[in-house]
Amino acid sequence: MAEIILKDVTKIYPNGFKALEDFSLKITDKEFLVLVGPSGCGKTTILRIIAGLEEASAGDVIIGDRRVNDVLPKDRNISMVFQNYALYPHMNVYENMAFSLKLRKIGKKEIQEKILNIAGILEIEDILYKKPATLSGGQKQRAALGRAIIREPDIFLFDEPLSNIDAKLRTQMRIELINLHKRLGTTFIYVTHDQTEAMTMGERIAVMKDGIIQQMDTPENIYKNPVNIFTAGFIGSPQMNFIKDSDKNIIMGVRPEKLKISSVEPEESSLSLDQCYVEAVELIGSEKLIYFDCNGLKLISKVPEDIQTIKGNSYKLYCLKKDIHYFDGEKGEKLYYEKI
Ligand SMILES: Nc1ncnc2c1ncn2[C@@H]1O[C@H](COP(=O)(O)OP(=O)(O)OP(=O)(O)O)[C@@H](O)[C@H]1O
Repeated sequence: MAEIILKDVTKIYPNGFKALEDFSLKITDKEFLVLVGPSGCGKTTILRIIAGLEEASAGDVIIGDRRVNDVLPKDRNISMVFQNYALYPHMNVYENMAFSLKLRKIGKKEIQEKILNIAGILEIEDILYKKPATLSGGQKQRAALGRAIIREPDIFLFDEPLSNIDAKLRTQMRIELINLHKRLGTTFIYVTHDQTEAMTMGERIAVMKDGIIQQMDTPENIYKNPVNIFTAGFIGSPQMNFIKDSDKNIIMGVRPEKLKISSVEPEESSLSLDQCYVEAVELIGSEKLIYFDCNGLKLISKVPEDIQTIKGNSYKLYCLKKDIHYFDGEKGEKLYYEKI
């Protein structure tokens, strides 16, 4: 059982910087949770506290049914995969994978069986006898995963493990990690600042800012129902459009795919903008991004690829009332219909 609970955790670094204050988080056993947020918001600090590499200044860290604040990292049964892979450079991949098992005095034959089994899963049989320096980014990543898996931990912690590999391989590795999670049936906590990674991988996402969780929910719920302007702007690519209504002191948010182009305004529309000039058009496969300038307000519309617009021409944009998110003009919190 690898449920993880952080309860009122505060982290003050030796230089006095408070990275977390009264931070609480519950991660369900076998869950795939993604912690996402901008650089410096405290994601790595949380992973390191769970792993035992940093000590919580206050609060409880509970794994399963025991408080582990005073348990050494090696006794927490956690594997961590880092951005820089952290493979031992003087050992080949086989030796890297065997290392933790040798420490546990597991026999040579059993070690070999385990390594070959995992090498098969990760398709790294052909690089087992190579040193890390001779491997590509993707191969190093797999080797690091192999080393993490072989320990059969209750919990995997991933700290931006895909940020050093190219876009195509990253997409493939995302799928492999999702499948690995299903196959292993262990708890995964995955840190990233990349919202696409968070959206595609997490069963739940915790969106963080300045050491505080802004929203924690399924990717779909966060996308459809962001609780504040930060989450609305952080999750979704391209970003949600924001339109300020100074009279009412509100900000309206419209997802690019909900901002339509039309010559006639439909009856149910509640927001329409005239004289929006096309500044640029970007084809992204079956869809297009159209960048508009509406009297200084920059807006992006995502439309099917066959919609024709001409750069420099002006169009009318509209959005249905049901597709508008309303936020408080100052605090940025979501406003519900009744309050407007
Ligand atoms: N050892 C340290 N001493 C002092 N401050 C630190 C230390 N480690 C991290 N911090 C600070 O704590 C805050 C959170 O850092 P952390 O590395 O957890 O953020 P992060 O969200 O993982 O960022 P990134 O995505 O850039 O890795 C940052 O402001 C950082 O500068």
